[in-house]
Amino acid sequence: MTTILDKILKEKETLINQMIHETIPVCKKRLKRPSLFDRLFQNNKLQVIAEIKRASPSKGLIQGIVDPAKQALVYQEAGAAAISVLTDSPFFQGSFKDLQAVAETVDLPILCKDFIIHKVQIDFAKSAGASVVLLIVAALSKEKIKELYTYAIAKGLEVLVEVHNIQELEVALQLDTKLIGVNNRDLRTFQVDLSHTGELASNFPFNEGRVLISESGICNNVDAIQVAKYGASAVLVGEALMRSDDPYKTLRTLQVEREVMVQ
Ligand SMILES: O=C(O)c1ccccc1NCC(=O)[C@H](O)[C@H](O)COP(=O)(O)O
Repeated sequence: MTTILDKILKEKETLINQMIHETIPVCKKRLKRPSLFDRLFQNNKLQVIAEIKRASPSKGLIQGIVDPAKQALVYQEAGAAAISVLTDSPFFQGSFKDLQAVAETVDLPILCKDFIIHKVQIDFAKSAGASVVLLIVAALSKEKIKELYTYAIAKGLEVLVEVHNIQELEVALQLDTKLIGVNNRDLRTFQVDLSHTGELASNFPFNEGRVLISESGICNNVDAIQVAKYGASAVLVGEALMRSDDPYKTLRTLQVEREVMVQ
């Protein structure tokens, strides 16, 4: 069965061939952004990585007319730990222009949320102003993830490694990455189940100085409390913030107390 991830990755290969010949976007605001890991590690409040998400394969159009820079400023004022910007265009209607606009406006760590399979995407992310890139275990061979991880770190970026099951967690743990994201969304069925975070948290080496980020399907304070109890340091939230009439207030309700796990 062809999954949405297969479709996205196939499309990426075509796009990468175009990117190699494109002018690279350059963020005009050059600053040393704070480390995302430092913002999350041993924090006794659940942190929020707030996402700019215009559309998605599972939900279609979410917020077509958003001004990414303005939205990011609201997130920053509400105390977001970082901003995530979807840069995939065919499936999420995002772009590196969105990332650049956000990077030129806020001082927070910025995550380039994309399906990275080639070094050129890391070059684009860094140049447009990202300080963190995402690598998805399900999208990459073990050799490729190691190669891209090493490349991103050498460029001074932090890397968030995304997993969905125990096997993928084992692959992530073989890298010395300090940021591991558990995606609660099954990319084959689009089913969201927060208990994925719980399951992987019970196999997570909290004593190794790594942090667990719960991604997708976090809608409200009740969800935030649930994943904080599992040991998540942060949540990555897109749709709930993009659909909210008051993203400042919605974000604040997610910053719940958490018990610091042995880290
Ligand atoms: O959101 C989707 O439909 C989706 C489908 C296929 C691959 C990735 C997808 N989402 C990317 C993300 O990881 C989310 O944007 C992010 O975790 C925030 O999720 P949410 O809060 O549920 O919008």
